[in-house]
Amino acid sequence: MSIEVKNLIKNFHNTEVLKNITFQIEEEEMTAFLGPSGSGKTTLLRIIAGLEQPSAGEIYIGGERVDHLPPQRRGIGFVFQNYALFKHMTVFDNIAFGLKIRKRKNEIIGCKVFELLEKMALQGLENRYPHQLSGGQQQRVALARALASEPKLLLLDEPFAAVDAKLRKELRQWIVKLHEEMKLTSIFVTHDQQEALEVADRVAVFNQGKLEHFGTPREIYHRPATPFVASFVGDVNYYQTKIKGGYADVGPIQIKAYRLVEGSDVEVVIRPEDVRIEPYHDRADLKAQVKQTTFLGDFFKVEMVLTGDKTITATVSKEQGWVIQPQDWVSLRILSTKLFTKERTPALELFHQRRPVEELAKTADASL
Ligand SMILES: Nc1ncnc2c1ncn2[C@@H]1O[C@H](COP(=O)(O)OP(=O)(O)OP(=O)(O)O)[C@@H](O)[C@H]1O
Repeated sequence: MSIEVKNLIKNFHNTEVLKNITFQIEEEEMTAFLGPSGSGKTTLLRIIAGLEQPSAGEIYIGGERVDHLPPQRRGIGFVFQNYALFKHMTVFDNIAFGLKIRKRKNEIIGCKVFELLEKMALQGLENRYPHQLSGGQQQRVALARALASEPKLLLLDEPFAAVDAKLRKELRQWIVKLHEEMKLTSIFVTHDQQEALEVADRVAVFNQGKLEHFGTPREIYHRPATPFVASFVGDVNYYQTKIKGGYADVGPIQIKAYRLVEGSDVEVVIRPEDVRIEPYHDRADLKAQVKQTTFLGDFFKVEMVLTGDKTITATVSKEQGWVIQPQDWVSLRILSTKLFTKERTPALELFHQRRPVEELAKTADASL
């Protein structure tokens, strides 16, 4: 079932916690709501589920307007972060709960519950109580319970928050498998960017109640709509500067900025993996001195100071990282940069929408 949210606003008392949110989720898509604590992810999920009322706006599920419908008439399965299983009920009764309320026949309930127990690898645990299960098993029972009434949509609020890293990975794989097998449309809330990029077809990035970017993991990583998105979904070198002589001026790094107004403010983002470290040579456009290297398992992080005192970080392979030492002088090549500006002139419509422009970094010889 597709989901459409149009111009949605939510106020709590006098605070606007969701600011004019509009997006569309296609059928069978898995979407992550990603953002820092307090950015409005859970509130939006609860509004879609019908557990909270919007202050304004419209919600459509499968093309039908649902914002006036109670939760039980929206065809949604919901899993909360703290499992919320009924403690006094067995696994079987927990999973059967929704079907019993809907007064399904006992043999139909039995078939459905055993089918789900098998799907979730919970066979043989049907007579246990929640306290007799591991965290991962409890979470799978919660999922089975949400899926028992065959929802059109599955909404998951930080479903992996309460389990350790290894189990978290296993549960993620479970959800992806289920999502594909059952042809569900699902949304899950997370503040873990790795999880969002790994699991979701598309990611909605929220910041202070605003939807900053809605796109595929590749889009939000490589073409982030705002500096916030760039820094939330990966590491960045971030500089605030101005346009001088047609270039964004980051000291020795001068980035050709087409069509930007002289003197206007720009934000420059350079990903550490886009900074190439090369052996030092005198005639290099860009030179830096290594301050510190940090071994991070698969790669090294190298912090450097550019001529003129600006700092820059690069990530390099293990092989290269082992030979780079603090105090070494190196040459740098920047493979890609992103510029963001808030300028509002007709010629800058593209930038007015705060879309990034990737331009090759150019180093002006004169500045060295
Ligand atoms: N019932 C409520 N009454 C008043 N304010 C609320 C209520 N629920 C949420 N808020 C506020 O709305 C904002 C968004 O909260 P929300 O829980 O949606 O954020 P979140 O992104 O899900 O955060 P987290 O990752 O910490 O769960 C926060 O400032 C929060 O304090």
